[in-house]
Amino acid sequence: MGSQMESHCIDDDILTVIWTAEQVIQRVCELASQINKDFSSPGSSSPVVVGVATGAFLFLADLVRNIKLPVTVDFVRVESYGSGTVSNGAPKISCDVKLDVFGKHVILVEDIVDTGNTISHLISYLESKGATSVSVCTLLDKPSRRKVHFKLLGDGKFYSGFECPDSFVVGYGLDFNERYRNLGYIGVLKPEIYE
Ligand SMILES: O=P(O)(O)OC[C@H]1O[C@H](OP(=O)(O)OP(=O)(O)O)[C@H](O)[C@@H]1O
Ligand code: HPA
Repeated sequence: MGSQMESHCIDDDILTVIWTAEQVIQRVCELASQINKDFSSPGSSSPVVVGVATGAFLFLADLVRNIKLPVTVDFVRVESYGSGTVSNGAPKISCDVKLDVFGKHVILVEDIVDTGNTISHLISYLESKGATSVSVCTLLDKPSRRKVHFKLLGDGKFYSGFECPDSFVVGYGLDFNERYRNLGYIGVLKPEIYE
């Protein structure tokens, strides 16, 4: 490897681990079990699971691996944080769902609901596309920072893995400046990384 390449270990940039990889996966399995129960009534159509890229990619993968229903899987991409730690309040759908959600029960899968801007925008968008219900399954919920109080569509449910403290967290899909998504655990960065 060339000497100019950055080659430090990303774990060295973490100040505190909030949830270990084991705690995360255990909670993901619990959420999947709840979804299995809630969507398994006879005659009801299986949901479309839509991950919000990029942050939800690991959570979505682990979640659907533990869902035992014949779900379909898709992604949507929304951006509002750019390269910083503050939402610009105007989420933009930069990559649409491929599957037709008309008349379907949709489960939106998020890594985090923070101000609520992204999820609120997506619920309205899926409603405009004719979804029957929209549930939200987020690994982290940061209610202390909520600005938009969103309403789920139809008989949609809200699933949340952990309540997140009011800190900017990274890992398990969550990034700072596109990095740290590949950590298996969730933690807080050392201040010198983002200051
Ligand atoms: O509730 P909010 O304040 O809207 O914040 C939550 C959103 O912010 C992050 O996405 P980001 O726009 O950073 O894109 P990313 O998923 O590619 O990291 C995160 O993945 C959520 O989608
Ligand atoms: O705490 C966070 N970390 C990473 N991305 C985020 N997007 C909203 N909140 C966060």
